[in-house]
Amino acid sequence: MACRAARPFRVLVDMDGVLADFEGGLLRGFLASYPGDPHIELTERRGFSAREQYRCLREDLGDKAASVYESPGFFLGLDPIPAAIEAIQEMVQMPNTDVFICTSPLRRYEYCIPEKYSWIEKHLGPGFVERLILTRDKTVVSADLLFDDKDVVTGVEPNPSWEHILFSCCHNRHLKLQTPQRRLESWTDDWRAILESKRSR
Ligand SMILES: Nc1ccn([C@H]2C[C@H](O)[C@@H](COP(=O)(O)O)O2)c(=O)n1
Ligand SMILES: [Mg+2]
Repeated sequence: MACRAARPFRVLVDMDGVLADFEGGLLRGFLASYPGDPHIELTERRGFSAREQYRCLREDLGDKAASVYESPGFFLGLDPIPAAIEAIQEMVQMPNTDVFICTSPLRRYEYCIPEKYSWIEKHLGPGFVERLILTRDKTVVSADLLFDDKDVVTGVEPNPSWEHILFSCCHNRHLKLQTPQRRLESWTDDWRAILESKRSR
């Protein structure tokens, strides 16, 4: 019987909150569009859904927050998360390592989807566009690691193949992780050690 060669180590990197500063862009856009309304400072953000937290602050603010990130130009205009571009450019050069950007589009995808492609081309170059996976369910994508700022990543697959590394973001910083879950504080934190520890398991 023929042996199957081991596939390269595979890493999924989320986009919003991990490569692109969704939360910073939302606050900036909200302040510009609704200057007279109350807003949520990044230090006060709790929970993945900004829309929900704004809605709890005042009923009409949830839709106002959503109107910011559903607007044309929002996703393309997001700043890169500090050191993210350098980290993923280095990761993709690592031997025996396949890197993909795995991101969930908004349900209102009209601007979000093309702008995610354009953002990658703008910040990482046209070759990186080949690495983009758009899915509302990351559990069905097979990989060894997933770097993602969402505290709980669920979907139809109850046992995803990847280990979820929680990437720190304003909305999840206060969360205490259950062992053995791991966290990456930032792209200046030791992401290489996480890859190597997983690779050698
Ligand atoms: N704090 C956040 C971050 C992202 N979203 C939205 C925007 C994107 O369409 C989608 C991205 O999800 P991800 O792939 O980063 O899990 O979710 C949000 O509503 N609140
Ligand atoms: Mg995210």
